[in-house]
Amino acid sequence: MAIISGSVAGVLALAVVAGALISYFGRIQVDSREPPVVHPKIPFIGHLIGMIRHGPLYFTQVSSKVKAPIFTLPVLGNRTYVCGSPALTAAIQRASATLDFDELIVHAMPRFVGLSKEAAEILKDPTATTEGSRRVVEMAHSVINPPLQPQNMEDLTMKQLKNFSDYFNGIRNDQEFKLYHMATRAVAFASMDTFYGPKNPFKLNNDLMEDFFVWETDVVPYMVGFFPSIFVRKATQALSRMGKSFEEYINNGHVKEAHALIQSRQALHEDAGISIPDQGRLEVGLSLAFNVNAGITTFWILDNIYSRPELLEEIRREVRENAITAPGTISYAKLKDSCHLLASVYRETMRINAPMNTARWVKEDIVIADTYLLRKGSVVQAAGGIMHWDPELWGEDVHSFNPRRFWGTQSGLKNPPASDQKGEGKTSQQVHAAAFRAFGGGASMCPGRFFAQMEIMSLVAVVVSGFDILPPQGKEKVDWNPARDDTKFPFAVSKPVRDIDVRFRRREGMEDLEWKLDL
Ligand code: HEM
Repeated sequence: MAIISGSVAGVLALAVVAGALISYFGRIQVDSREPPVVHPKIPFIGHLIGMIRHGPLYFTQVSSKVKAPIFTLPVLGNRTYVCGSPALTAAIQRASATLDFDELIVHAMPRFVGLSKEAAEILKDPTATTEGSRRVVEMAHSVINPPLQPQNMEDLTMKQLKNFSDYFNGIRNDQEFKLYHMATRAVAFASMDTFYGPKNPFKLNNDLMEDFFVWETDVVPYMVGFFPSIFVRKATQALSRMGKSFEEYINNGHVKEAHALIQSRQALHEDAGISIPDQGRLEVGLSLAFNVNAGITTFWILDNIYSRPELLEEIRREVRENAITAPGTISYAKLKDSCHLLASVYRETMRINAPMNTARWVKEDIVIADTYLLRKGSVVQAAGGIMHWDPELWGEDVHSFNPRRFWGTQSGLKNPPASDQKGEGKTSQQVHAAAFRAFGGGASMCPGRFFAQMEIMSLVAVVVSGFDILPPQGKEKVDWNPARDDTKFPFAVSKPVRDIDVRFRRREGMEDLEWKLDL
């Protein structure tokens, strides 16, 4: 159930706190042991305006002025702590009993999908703290996480890969697409089928897919909750239509054809006394985890590879020599274990495009790293935008795409080898493991990360192996490399400012090949 990325949860948490503290107009009292305070030029709301105007870049801008590993932003009468240091981030992650993700979710989820007051109370479950029972959000981890572990996800993997294979075998020669639209919809339709079964609401009514992306695009202003039915009307209506369709899906018993994970989750919500309309909205929330980030990442990787013809040739060769086990058959196990360049491109693309902030609720006063006091009732964020783009951590080429930065390493290299070398004999250093934030970290690190890697590497492998990507008819070239949209707080992976018009052509000699993505 808990599917709110840290960036959004962080912004939202501020709005939640604002609701309670809006009447408080004084300057916050800060203890000298708290991280250094950065007072905004406009008291009370200055930082909020900065975040809305500059998106994820705001923390980076403030950080470059403060030059402290963690700092305090007073916002709306409360404080948010922003951490740009991997070592402190690791300390924050270790303190997960006090610096809690679930508490944030309990506050954020009702605004995220527009739950009723009753459902919000059930999620809060005030008796849990006094009687020691487990809250629905905690129990949801036991339902969602185990099937997504690599050793358990064979059935989900096979289903998703079959859906992808069918999709690519169905592409007509010279079919034209908008690449971002294509990648995101291909992942979303496949995922809905894999998790929710053949009678999922999006299959029964294709228009809901566009509703989904309308809501997802405006989910942050929707969550802030300032008259959403007026100011974020389209997203509010789209969410309402999706919630109703999931409600019908549950009422019609289609959940019986869903994956066991969805069935157990529905039983959990039922047992907790959550009404069916609220259950429907909670499923919209979970769909966001399945549907969005893998597609956006696939888009960025294709853009990075196809805009560099030499890299495209290298990756084609790597996949051909290591992962094609029969004509048209690509093995994910082999992609993962033997295609080091593709794996490196995957992580480097996320370093640049997934500057996630992961937020935690401070349940009690706590001192981290024996130095910094964090006060109860605040939010602390590990700022991906600071860490992913910090030259001190990654080296001077931090803002350029280096396909070999993650060659043979999950954490990445400072001063990686130049693009035509494989890294032997270089003086590169390993980057701190906590600096890579795309999937968050610690106890609530994204449980879907193994599934996401499987999806993305397989999708990219079938496209590079099977297709040339050409300009649309009448155009001379493909307009690669759109800028990243840094104006909005992303859910995780940033979007491009524009789509790319392309034409897919089956590669010579492979015109009639049937593709099979395999385990
Ligand atoms: C490129 C793709 C993806 C990215 C970048 C991504 C990123 C994230 C991040 C940053 C978080 C928050 C972690 C934290 O605060 O420490 C998260 C949470 C979550 N993600 Fe993903 N994710 C991706 C794909 C997926 C997929 C495919 C699934 C499911 C199949 C999934 C399921 C979840 C769930 C259930 C949570 C909530 C965890 C909790 O409540 O503790 N994610 N994801």
